[in-house]
Amino acid sequence: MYETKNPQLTPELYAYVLAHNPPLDPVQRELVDLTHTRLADVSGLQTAEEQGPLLAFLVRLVGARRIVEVGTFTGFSTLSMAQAMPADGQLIACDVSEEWTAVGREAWAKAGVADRIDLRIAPALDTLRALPEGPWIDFVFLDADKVSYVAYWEELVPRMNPGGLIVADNTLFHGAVADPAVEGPAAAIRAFNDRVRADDRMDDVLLTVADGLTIARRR
Ligand SMILES: C[S@@+](CC[C@H](N)C(=O)[O-])C[C@H]1O[C@@H](n2cnc3c(N)ncnc32)[C@H](O)[C@@H]1O
Repeated sequence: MYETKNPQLTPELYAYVLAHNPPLDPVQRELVDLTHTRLADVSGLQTAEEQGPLLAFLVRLVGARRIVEVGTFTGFSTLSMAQAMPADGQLIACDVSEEWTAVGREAWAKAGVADRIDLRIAPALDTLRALPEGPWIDFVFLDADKVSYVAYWEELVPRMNPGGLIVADNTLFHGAVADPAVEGPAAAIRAFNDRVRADDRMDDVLLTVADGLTIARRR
C-alpha cells in the first residue's frame, strides 16, 4: 500500500478503504508497483490506487465508448478505463512524455487492450483542438498540467455527449485551494473549480476523494 493523497485519512483507514474496494488485477498491480520502483522520484504523479476501480465503475455506469484522457503518465488510469469500456470503444490518451507512457504501453499490451488506446504525444491543448467538433465524447479524465485545466474544459465541454462525464483530478490541490492568497497551480485549480460551478452546461460535484475529484455531467 502506498501513501494516501487524502490528508483526512489515517494509514489504517486508507488500508481499510483499499480492502473494501475491488482489488487491482495482476496487470494493474504490476504497473502500479513498477511505477513506484522504476520511477520512484516521480511516482507521486500516479493516479491514486482507489481511483482505478472508481474510473472503471464510472465508465461502465455511463457505458462510455469514446473516452479522452488528458495526462497519461505510466497509464494506470488509461488501463483502468480501457478495460472497462467495450472492445470496440476508443480511448484517446494525451501526454507529452514518450518515456513515461512507454511503461503504460507495455501494460496495455499485456492486458490485451492496446488496440483501444490511441496515444497522442503532444501538448494536450493541441491534441484537443484538433479533435472533431460537436458532441461525441462520453467520458473524460482530466489529470495533466493544472494551469491548463480551464482551457481543457473549454475545448472538451462542447464535445461532450449529453450525459457524458468529465472527471477532473487534484481539484483540492493538497488543500491549497482553500487559501485565497495561493498562486501557481493551486490558483489555476481555484479558477477551474469556479469555472465548473458557473458553467450551466454541466452538473457537477466536488468530492474529497484522494486529492479532490470533480465529476461533471453534460446536461
Ligand atoms: C498526474 S500525471 C497523470 C497520471 C495518470 N493519469 C496516471 O494514471 O498515473 C500528469 C501527466 O500529465 C502530463 N502532462 C503535463 N503537461 C502536459 C501537457 N501540456 N500536455 C499533455 N500532457 C501533459 C505529464 O507528462 C504527466 O504524465
